[in-house]
Order: sequence, then C-alpha cells, then structure tokens
Amino acid sequence: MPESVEAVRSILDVSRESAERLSIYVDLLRRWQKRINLVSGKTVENLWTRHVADSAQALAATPHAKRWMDLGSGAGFPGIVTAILLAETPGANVDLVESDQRKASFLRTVSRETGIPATVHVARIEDVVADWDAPVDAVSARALASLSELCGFAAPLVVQGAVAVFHKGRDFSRELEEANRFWIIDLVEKASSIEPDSRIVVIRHLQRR
Ligand SMILES: C[S@@+](CC[C@H](N)C(=O)[O-])C[C@H]1O[C@@H](n2cnc3c(N)ncnc32)[C@H](O)[C@@H]1O
Repeated sequence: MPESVEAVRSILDVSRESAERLSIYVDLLRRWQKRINLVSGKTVENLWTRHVADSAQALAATPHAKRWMDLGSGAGFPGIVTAILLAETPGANVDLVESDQRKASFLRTVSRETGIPATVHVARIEDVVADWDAPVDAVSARALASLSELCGFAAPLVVQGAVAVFHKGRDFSRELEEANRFWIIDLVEKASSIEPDSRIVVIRHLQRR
C-alpha cells in the first residue's frame, strides 16, 4: 500500500482539504517524534498505513457519527484522524482524552495548526466519562486496554446511546471470552483492511452482568 494519503483513500473518500490537513498532521508528528516518543520507532516509516489509514477505519465503521470521544488518544489515533476527516461536517466534534501532558500538548498543536473540531482533555478517562453529560454518537479507542476494560470505560456513554468502535488485535478472541464473563455485549466485528489478524469492533449495546 502507498505511504501517502492514497492509503487512507483505500478506506474512505478523502477531500482535498482533509488530505492537506492529514499531511500537516503527519509532518508535525514526524517533527515531534524527534523530541517525544509518540509512536513506536519502527512504525515511523509507515505512518500513513500503520496509523493514519488504520485509524480511518473507525469513522468508516460508523460513518454517521459526528460527535466522538476518543479514549487514550496518544499521538491522535484514531481521534485526530477522525476530526480531520469530519472537519467539513457541520456539528462535528471530537473530544480527545489523554492523561500524558506532553502528548496532550502535541494534540493541541495539531488541533490549532489544522483548525479541526477537536477538544483536548488532559485527564484520566475514568474522571472525564464519570462527569460527562454532553451527547456523544461514538466512542473510539485503539491500543489502550483489554476489551473488558474498554467496556468499563465506555459503558456510561454506550448506555446513553453512543456506539463504541474499538481497534482490536490478534488477542481479540481471548479478550472477548474474558469480557463475556462480565458484560452482555451486542458486537459486530469487521476484519481490518490494514493489519492482518486485527479487527474493528462495533458495540451498540452493553450491559454489566
Ligand atoms: C498505547 S497508547 C495508544 C495511543 C493511541 N490510541 C494509538 O493507537 O496510537 C495509550 C495511550 O493512552 C493513554 N492512557 C492510558 N490510560 C489512560 C487513562 N486512564 N486516562 C487517560 N489516558 C490514558 C496513555 O497516556 C497513552 O498515550
């Protein structure tokens, strides 16, 4: 797959404006990566496929969602990518929750330089979700925690009508088995177009056993 915006276009349509914003984001990430560890060093050469296109699968899985919360955003995957792809959609917003100060500074810089509809919360997910009272259409997380833990983070939002969209890796079957002990989960999984053995998991209903 090409290491350019074409990798993202293999997942969904990307406007010229979004393509420009994605390029600004990738340039900033490469620059900041020299100072702080934003992504694993061995993936820097493949940022467009391994991170940007991979992240675009969250919005592709839930294309009608406009108001997102991204948990443990790190360098902005998938939350910043979602916000860029929704930048021209009226009413769109992505709340990014990240407890690490330096990563949050990076996220704020990207948000400012690209002019995207994103709000950065430098806080713990548990605290943000517990106090949250604004409508959320979708909640995303990638490389953050086990499925069972993610259900715990997202449940208060899913109960209020949000759809949960999680990137999950090759341990998914074992994680699902564990999560099923604690949660009744209405889940649809889709094979990742980017990472073999990975999938995008969409949860519409969630209830603690
Ligand atoms: C492994 S990184 C993944 C980052 C990004 N989602 C990605 O896919 O590249 C997990 C991130 O979640 C953040 N994090 C972990 N637990 C958290 C919590 N309870 N509240 C807020 N942020 C948290 C960490 O600081 C870290 O940046």
